[in-house]
Amino acid sequence: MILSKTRKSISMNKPIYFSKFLVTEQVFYKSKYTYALVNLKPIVPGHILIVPLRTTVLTLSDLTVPESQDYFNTLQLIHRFIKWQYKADSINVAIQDGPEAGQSVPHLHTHIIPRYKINNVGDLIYDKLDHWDGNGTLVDWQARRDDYLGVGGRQARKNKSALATADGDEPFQGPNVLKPDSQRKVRSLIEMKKEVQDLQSRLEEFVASSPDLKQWL
Ligand SMILES: Nc1ncnc2c1ncn2[C@@H]1O[C@H](COP(=O)(O)OP(=O)(O)OP(=O)(O)OC[C@H]2O[C@@H](n3cnc4c(N)ncnc43)[C@H](O)[C@@H]2O)[C@@H](O)[C@H]1O
Ligand SMILES: [Mn+2]
Repeated sequence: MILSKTRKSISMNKPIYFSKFLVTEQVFYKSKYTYALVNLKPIVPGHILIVPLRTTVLTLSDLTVPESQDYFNTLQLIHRFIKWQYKADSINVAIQDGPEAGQSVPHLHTHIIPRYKINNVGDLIYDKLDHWDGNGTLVDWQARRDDYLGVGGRQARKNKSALATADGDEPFQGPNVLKPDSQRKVRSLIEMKKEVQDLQSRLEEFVASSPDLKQWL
């Protein structure tokens, strides 16, 4: 059991905090300086957080060099894992670093949010990116981007969201449609502990399935 030391270390060691919140039972992976946390109010299933164990790390630049390396190694492992586990087409990797950047919890954390071809709705922060003219290099990248922009980009998707059924079209439905804050529900500890157990066993399988992942442990 490659990760069994992780499982033991989470339960046996000292309590884990996310700022002032005691979250030990919501942690599904822990490395030397970092942990992965299931979200209290996920935007979509698989929305998790990568957090440094040291609660005095408010912002990215507070990490020491060893902490930064461990933080990014964990990000590399869990980003791959969540994409595999939730069969995501893309992943938002987001740090809201500082109150003016939208950070509401004063403890560094990186959001990992699974994204799918159909759920580009309601992500207000992506208006700007719609006009990004990056010269995608991946073979299917441009096709997917054209597809995304084809129906009028994010704005049109927003109109077609489950919230506002613009021009009578069938709105996007399903668990993977990004919800606005008003529709995000705070989950119970029982729900989150179940997700932790599921993710821990699946992460074990994932790491066992691809030897090259061990470099991020
Ligand atoms: N005790 C606890 N245990 C576990 N999780 C806890 C927790 N207390 C708070 N959180 C969790 O901590 C995060 C704080 O994020 P934050 O400090 O960056 O500030 P928030 O505004 O709360 O973050 P979110 O609204 O979750 O935004 C996350 C990312 O998704 C983006 N986003 C938000 N709503 C979106 C939407 N409808 N569409 C697309 N993107 C969206 C945001 O721009 C950002 O990049 C939240 O996700 C909260 O649920
Ligand atoms: Mn928010």
